[in-house]
Amino acid sequence: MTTASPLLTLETVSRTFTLHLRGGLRLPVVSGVSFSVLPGECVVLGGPSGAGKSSILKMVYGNYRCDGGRILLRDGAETVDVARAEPRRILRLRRDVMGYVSQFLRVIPRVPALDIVTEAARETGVAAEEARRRAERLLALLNVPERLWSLPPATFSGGEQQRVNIARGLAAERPVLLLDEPTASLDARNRAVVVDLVAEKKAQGVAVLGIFHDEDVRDAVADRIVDVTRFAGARAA
Ligand SMILES: Nc1ncnc2c1ncn2[C@@H]1O[C@H](COP(=O)(O)OP(=O)(O)OP(=O)(O)O)[C@@H](O)[C@H]1O
Repeated sequence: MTTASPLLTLETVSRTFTLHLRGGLRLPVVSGVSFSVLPGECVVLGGPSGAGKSSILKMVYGNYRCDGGRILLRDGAETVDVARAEPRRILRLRRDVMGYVSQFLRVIPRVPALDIVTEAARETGVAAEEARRRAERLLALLNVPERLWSLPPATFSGGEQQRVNIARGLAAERPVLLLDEPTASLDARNRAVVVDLVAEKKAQGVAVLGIFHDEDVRDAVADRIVDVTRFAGARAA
């Protein structure tokens, strides 16, 4: 079931980078960023390279500090402002509320691919057997050959690693999902799988906020595109 109240709301969020190695040069990237994402909705950040799409996603995930504004994330009955939350609170939000899938796989060395994905599902409280079943399903859907499942992904091809990464990101059950170009180097067949998996998440009521450079993927998953150039920092500074 979906409800009308957003899971994620950005209110007049701004960020300026200060380049200390360039004599403190200030680079206003975004300002006045305001939008929200409903349960079951996929909002895609649009705009040219350098517009600030990744920076917005990183602020939502708590990787980048906000200079101003609020990032309101619903955690059950509570609403938390990520922009002001303590680091420990942000870690809890990452465990329970928001998942993040980038285009790169960063994992502990020597852990087999299947365990990486199973463990991701376990993190959100899925029972061991179900987590394993889910991991196997995702790896199979994403065309990761079964002979690789028991191996650590360090030696996998770039595309294989990326698909393990997507399986890991989607195995968990969190109400908010942030996708930072997860399909960047996938072939058409696997891009289509990701489109289906995002649709599955939406049907489960997950609020998805993503960046997709591939226009076909973007058009297939987006309910709404938020053009980030509207929030260009330089204009508003
Ligand atoms: N940590 C940082 N320090 C300094 N400048 C940064 C930092 N992160 C991003 N920027 C700058 O902010 C601007 C926006 O970058 P961002 O990666 O958010 O853009 P983007 O829209 O996601 O671009 P792309 O589509 O190319 O990934 C760029 O000019 C970039 O150089």
